[in-house]
Order: sequence, then C-alpha cells, then structure tokens
Amino acid sequence: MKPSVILYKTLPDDLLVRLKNHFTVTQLKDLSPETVRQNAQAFAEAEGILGSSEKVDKAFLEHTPKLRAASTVSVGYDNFDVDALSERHIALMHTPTVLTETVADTIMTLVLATARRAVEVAERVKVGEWKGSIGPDWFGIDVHHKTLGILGMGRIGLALAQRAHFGFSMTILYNARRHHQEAEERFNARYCDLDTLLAESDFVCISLPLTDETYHLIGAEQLAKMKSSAILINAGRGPVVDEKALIQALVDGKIHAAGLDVFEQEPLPVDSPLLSLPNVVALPHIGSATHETRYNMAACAVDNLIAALSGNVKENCVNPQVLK
Ligand SMILES: NC(=O)c1ccc[n+]([C@@H]2O[C@H](COP(=O)([O-])OP(=O)(O)OC[C@H]3O[C@@H](n4cnc5c(N)ncnc54)[C@H](O)[C@@H]3O)[C@@H](O)[C@H]2O)c1
Ligand SMILES: O=C(O)[C@H](O)CO
Repeated sequence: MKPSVILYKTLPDDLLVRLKNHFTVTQLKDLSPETVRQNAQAFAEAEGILGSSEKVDKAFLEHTPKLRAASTVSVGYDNFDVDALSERHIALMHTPTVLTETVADTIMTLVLATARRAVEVAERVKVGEWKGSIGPDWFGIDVHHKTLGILGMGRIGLALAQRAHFGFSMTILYNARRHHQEAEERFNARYCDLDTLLAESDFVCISLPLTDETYHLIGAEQLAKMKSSAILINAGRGPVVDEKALIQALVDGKIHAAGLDVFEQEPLPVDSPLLSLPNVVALPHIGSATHETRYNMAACAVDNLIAALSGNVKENCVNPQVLK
C-alpha cells in the first residue's frame, strides 16, 4: 500500500501525477486547526506533508502520529518547530539552491527600484505629472560604485555579492558568524562587524533566516547607525527588522528609503504606514516568485518527500540526524 500524504499547496499537473505515483494524496487548503479537525482521519494516517507557509508546531504534530517527513516548498523553515519534529524523528525537507539566483535578482530589483525611485516616478507618469523636462525632484541616486552591505552571507548573499561586484562595480561588505572565503576571494568582500557595516554601507541588504538570534536584529539603535542617505533592503524574513522602528526611521529621515519583500505580518495590512511612504517599495514576498523557479521548487519538494519516505535522502534535509 502507498503511504498517505497531505498536500496543502496546488501543484502543477505533472508534479501532482508524480506525487500520486508514489503516495495516496489528500489535497487540503491549509493546516489550520479547523482543517485538521475536519480531516482528522487523513491527518491521523499521514506519513508525509507537503506545502508551504503553514505553521507546524507541537500542537499540530499531536494530530499526526504516523508522520515521518515534512516537505516545505521554501528554503526558509522558521514556521516549523524543528526541535519538535526532530524529537519525533520526522525529517524536515526544504528547497535551497533552486531559488538562490531568482531571490538575488529580487534583491537587486529592490536596490535599483529604491535608489532610482522607479515605482514612485512611474506612478507619477501614470497620473499625468510628467508635463515637461524633469528636475531634481524626480532624480534618484546612483547604485554603481557604491557600497553594499550584506547581512547573511549564505547562498543568496553570495549570489547578490556576485551581481553587485561584477554588474555594478560595488564594494561589498558583509557581516557573518565566520569569514566567507569564497566571497572574499571572488568578490573582494570585506568582513566587518555589524556596526561598521551599518555605518559604511549605502545599501544594507538582509538575506538572513529568522531565528531567535536574528529576531529584531535591526531595530531603532541599528537604524540610527546607518547613513541618512542609506537604503535598507529586507528579503530575509520580516521580523528580522523591527518594523515600527523602521517606519519611524523613514518618517524621521534617519535613513533614505527601504525596499521590502517581507514583513512582520503577511499579507501586509493595507493600512500599514509603510504603504503611505513614497520612499518605500513594498513587494508581496515575491523573492522566488517566477514561473520557472516556483516550478523547480515544487519539483524539488516532491522529490524531497519521495526521497524521505523511501529512506533515500541525499540532500535538502534540515535535521539529517533523524535519518540515522
Ligand atoms: N523573500 C523571499 O522570497 C525569500 C526567498 C528565499 C529565502 N528567503 C530567506 O532568505 C534566507 C536565506 O536563504 P539562503 O538560501 O541564503 O540560506 P543560507 O542558509 O545559505 O544563508 C543564510 C546565512 O545567514 C547566516 N546567519 C544566520 N544567522 C546569522 C546571524 N545571527 N548573524 C549573521 N549571519 C547569520 C548563516 O550563517 C548563513 O550563511 C532564508 O532562510 C529565508 O528566510 C527569502
Ligand atoms: O523561504 C523561501 O523559500 C521563500 O521565502 C518562500 O517562502
């Protein structure tokens, strides 16, 4: 008999067929307590789950006594209680690498859009404000040859450094828990402490995971250390930045602008003060959202679940100790 799995995301048809070739699939819309209550038997039988963005904690796991693997269609896994999964010997699989280049493109999009005010001035054209030759109130600031600071020199940070170094002749600073030899050798990146990075960067770019250590890593004190001409870009996770402090810093002119793909609350409430600030570019968490990359992530997640439930894991496991 095929193992039972719960799918809580829509998959392209060919990937759904691949999943069904290996498993008995129950498709549900989410993992909310109500969905769990209404489908108690399916959760009681499930050996695997596949989807994204839903919270998987101890309380959820009480309803899944047979669970052996969770496969998330994302690289970030802050919505999972990894310790609780590991205690139960449940493998957590994720999708690193396939999305790295696309997310780095998104960060570069935010760098360019904020510096050149692309969204703001395009809106002004649409409402008929372009009536003659433009003046300094339409000007942006240069990106090329500026200094870009990277918080989180992992896969995405490295791909960003490559773009900034080769594409825009930028000086790269980074802060990390250890020196990153490849970044230093290939992109001439300079390691520095957080305060130095904040003080010297024209663009502070966050590609950090959300952990206890990174929660509100950037707050009022850190924003005050940035240049008033600097731009903050966050494509890691919203809660890495204290959003209230960020709004205040933008309102007070302590920093020049912000480019944000992630927020403390998603979707971003329409009444967020961020949306009334002209110097904020707010994207709806589209870091990896291209047709190609989202397909590749879904395919990776399907393969990850097949590997985990057949005892054949070679990569992409967050807690490989449970496989021993
Ligand atoms: N906006 C999006 O759509 C999107 C898409 C993909 C990933 N992400 C986020 O980006 C994160 C990074 O992805 P990745 O593939 O580059 O992961 P990664 O693991 O390769 O890189 C993360 C880096 O952050 C470093 N780090 C962790 N805690 C730190 C700390 N306290 N101080 C300094 N450095 C620290 C790690 O050492 C690592 O080098 C993901 O965890 C996810 O939250 C967002
Ligand atoms: O972590 C990731 O892969 C992205 O944020 C999509 O959720």
